[in-house]
Amino acid sequence: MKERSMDGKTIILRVEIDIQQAQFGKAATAIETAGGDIIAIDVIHTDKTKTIRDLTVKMTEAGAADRISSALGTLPGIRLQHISDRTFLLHLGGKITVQPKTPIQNRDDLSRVYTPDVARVCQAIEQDPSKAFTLTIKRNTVAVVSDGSAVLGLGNIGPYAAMPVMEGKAMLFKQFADVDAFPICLDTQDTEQIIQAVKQLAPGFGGINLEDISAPRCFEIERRLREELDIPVFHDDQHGTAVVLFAAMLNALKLTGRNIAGTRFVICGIGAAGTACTKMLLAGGAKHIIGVDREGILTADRHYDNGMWQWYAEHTNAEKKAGHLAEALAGADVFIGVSAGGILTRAHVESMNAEPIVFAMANPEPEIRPELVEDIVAVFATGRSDYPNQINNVLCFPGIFRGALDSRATTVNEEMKLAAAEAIASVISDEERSPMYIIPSVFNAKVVEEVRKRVIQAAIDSGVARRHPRE
Ligand SMILES: NC(=O)C1=CN([C@@H]2O[C@H](COP(=O)(O)OP(=O)(O)OC[C@H]3O[C@@H](n4cnc5c(N)ncnc54)[C@H](O)[C@@H]3O)[C@@H](O)[C@H]2O)C=CC1
Ligand SMILES: CC(=O)C(=O)O
Ligand SMILES: [Mg+2]
Repeated sequence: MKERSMDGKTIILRVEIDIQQAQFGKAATAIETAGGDIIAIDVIHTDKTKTIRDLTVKMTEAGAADRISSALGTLPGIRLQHISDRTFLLHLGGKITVQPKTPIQNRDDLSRVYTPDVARVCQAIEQDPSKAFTLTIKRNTVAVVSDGSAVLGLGNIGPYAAMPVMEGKAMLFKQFADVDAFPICLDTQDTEQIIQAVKQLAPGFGGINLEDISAPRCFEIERRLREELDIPVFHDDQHGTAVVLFAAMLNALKLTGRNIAGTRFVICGIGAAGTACTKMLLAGGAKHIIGVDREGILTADRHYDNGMWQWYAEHTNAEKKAGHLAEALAGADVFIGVSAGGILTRAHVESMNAEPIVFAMANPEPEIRPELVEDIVAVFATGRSDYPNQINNVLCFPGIFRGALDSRATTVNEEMKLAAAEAIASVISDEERSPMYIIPSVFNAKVVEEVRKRVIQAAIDSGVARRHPRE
């Protein structure tokens, strides 16, 4: 755990040096020999006997944090008080806060924001509940709801451990789209209890982002909430992923001169993300899709207890291919991985058609590392930020919710998802498109604005908008 959180990152060492016994240079040499690069020094305290400094150290080699710690421990007069990972420091006390829009400076302000004057506003909403959108935070709020059952690639780590991801997501909502999102981690993994909890907290929210809830429960939870609530309910691991995948795929297909109907797709990992990616490709015109999970290729020749797999088998693999990943991939054009790290080999990719497209999207470890096949693939994408072509749902959810909130949409429908995918793909011009650039950066400001605009138009055209924003 320590290794995973610290290697290749920056740490801060608080070092106490006894002035009579040791010099700072000794500590610096020990750190550098152990694989650390000192990039900043802050003096925290100094007196006649000792000095305390914070050293910001970039680790240049795997395992450096442990080696630095042991090396400093052997130096007389030098004491390592503590070692902090900058990522952990950033999480101290959580990552978000709630702030009032106006200060309360006197009794008059107090009586307006709270009792007695607030009562008139309450009564106005009581008479016309739609006023909740204009007179409360509802117009701009999204609940990011998880039960901690399928967090990133970490699995079922529970609601407390899921909080940092949901807080991070709330930050992204705010920074990229000025949406006020709240992390809500529920201490239950019971489908019905989750549905009831989300329904009960919905009055304060304009939208619900379900996150990291494992399949197949996520399908039922989302279906029921979509039916029973009049605000958008969007399971981001399904639809956000599918939208961004589809955007990247549009550009990859253009680059390799393929049309979607004639392209042979293999999707590995038929869970939340894999199912939604498949549905989006089918809606976009794909005709040849084969799904593979742990038990092999999904085929209509078999019966599955998992209802979603049964649906999947009946709507894909028209040729009824059987076998495992190797059989599915022979003669395929595209591999899409939303399964687990390291399961794809170079031999698999060699068995695909010429100019294969490989999207290895499992987090944090992709199905195959790009360096193993970069000489034989036409286009490669992962879910990681340290390689080109990062397919991550952050390209979708801020803009799609911004558009849904601004148009006060009752739902996010297929038309809005397709509009979002086309918007993301369109940010890359014909001249810019290349194997290293099929999907824009999350920091490209055009993404949210373009997605918002097209999503609003799609909401209006498909009749789910309750408001037509002016601009
Ligand atoms: N890059 C991105 O934007 C996103 C990436 N992901 C990643 O995709 C992966 C799946 O996420 P979810 O669909 O939410 O999880 P999930 O748990 O709903 O589905 C994963 C599926 O993969 C299957 N699987 C696992 N190991 C396999 C193997 N060796 N061979 C074949 N199938 C295998 C599982 O049986 C399961 O059906 C995770 O690593 C997640 O981090 C998920 C959402 C977005
Ligand atoms: C990116 C994301 O939502 C996931 O890996 O679960
Ligand atoms: Mg997720």
